[in-house]
Amino acid sequence: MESCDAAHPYTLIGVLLRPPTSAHAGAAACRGRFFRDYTSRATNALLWIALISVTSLLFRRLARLVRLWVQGSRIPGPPSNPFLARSKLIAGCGSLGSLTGYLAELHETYGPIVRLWLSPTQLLVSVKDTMLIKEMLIKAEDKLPLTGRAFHLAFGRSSLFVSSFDKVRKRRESLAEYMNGKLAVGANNIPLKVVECVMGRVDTIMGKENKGNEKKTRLDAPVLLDNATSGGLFQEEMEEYLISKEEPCGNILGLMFHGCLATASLISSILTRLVLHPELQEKLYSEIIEVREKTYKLDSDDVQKMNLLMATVHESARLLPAGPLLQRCSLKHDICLSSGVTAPAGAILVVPLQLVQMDNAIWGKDASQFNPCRFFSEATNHKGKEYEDFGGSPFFSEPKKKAAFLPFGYGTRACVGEKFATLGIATLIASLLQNYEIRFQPGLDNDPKPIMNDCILQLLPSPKVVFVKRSK
Ligand code: HEM
Repeated sequence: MESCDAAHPYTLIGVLLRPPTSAHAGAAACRGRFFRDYTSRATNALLWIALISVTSLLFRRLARLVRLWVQGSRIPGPPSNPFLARSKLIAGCGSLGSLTGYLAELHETYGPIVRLWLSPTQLLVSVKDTMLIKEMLIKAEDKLPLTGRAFHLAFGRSSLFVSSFDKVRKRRESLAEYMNGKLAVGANNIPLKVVECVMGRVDTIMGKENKGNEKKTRLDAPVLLDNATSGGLFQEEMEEYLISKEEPCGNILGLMFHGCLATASLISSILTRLVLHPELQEKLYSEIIEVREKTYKLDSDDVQKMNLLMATVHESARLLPAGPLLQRCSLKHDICLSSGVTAPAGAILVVPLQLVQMDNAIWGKDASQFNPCRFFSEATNHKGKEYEDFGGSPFFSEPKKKAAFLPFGYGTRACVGEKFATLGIATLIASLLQNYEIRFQPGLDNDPKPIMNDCILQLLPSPKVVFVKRSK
């Protein structure tokens, strides 16, 4: 009897091509055995391939992790075991009130760059030196992957807020071009529409309130933006730009979420500072009237001539940045800084904004005080100079201060809406101050503190302010 193993070629093709012969009584059984054998060998081969791939993936991950541990341990920081990191972090933040408080203490002890383990796989590197900050913010182009995923989950696909710089670059460029070009030049429409809308709302509320005999109106500062955003002013303009392209939902929601919250928080902070400093309000009023006497309609060119107003906006942004940290990461490459420290790929790089923007060594003893005049250097007589003359950024002559002023970030992932937001906010405040005095509603807690709320730093409790119509 012919053995089926010996007679037939041991390949699937061979078996399939082999013509059936009646001489082979056990052919069918033989074929069945062959197929079983063949299937089990193929399955084994696939399992081996899967095992080798998974093992090599795990080895690669492990190697990356070991590299992170080794390189992380070379960066100055508290002696800590990555596996005990979380409990140490919680204890540190708890005893010092916040992560910023904890980082302040670590920088004090370990210098301008410190590392902190958040978990065995998450290394945080905080940079406080202004020159190193600039270098880091230019070199590290990506953001923490979580940001991209969180945005993706909440708002759908977006090309504006993803972690990889390669993916965000094109959209950033076109948005910046649009916002600083068409949107800024074509019309001062948006800030002006917002102003008109807000003034209308203030007047409506005043109308209701004044049915009695009081010439005042009360307003929560954040309410100011409600009309502007719910009326869809900003939305309309952006939709026109984005709707025809891909990802309108993710991009528009992302912009609304970030842009509106950050803008509302800054407006609220400026109003709070103004009520706390009535003498500043009067100076601003004089500045506004001086410019308004020469112009028919207030636009962003006029607003840029109001140096004290622009300084007030910037000083408020300095004392209350949108968030406590600027955050970066380099997904693929290590970041070598000129100080000799190397931040490994995947590490979370942060700038503790409140520490840098309120550092006594940079800003002087009054660093935590509200003083818009600090924006006019002693050498510069700010009269006669315009905001634009300073390159659109605050009026610092000292490079250290310039580098330490980061409310809109810096470098490759800096805020695209900086100019748009600052001019819009300044126009709004100018129109409000021209028509109203802003005062605290008497009898309330008038000592708000910066607190994280809705992913953004805000002065809380939000003060109740009263708008008192100026007699013309
Ligand atoms: C007062 C208002 C605003 C503040 C304080 C603010 C602040 C910031 C900050 C701190 C960042 C991160 C920058 C960095 O990591 O270096 C940022 C990013 C960004 N901002 Fe703003 N922003 C404001 C308004 C706006 C507005 C109105 C828009 C656009 C409509 C806008 C668009 C963006 C975009 C697209 C990014 C992401 C950039 C990226 O990830 O590549 N922002 N903003």
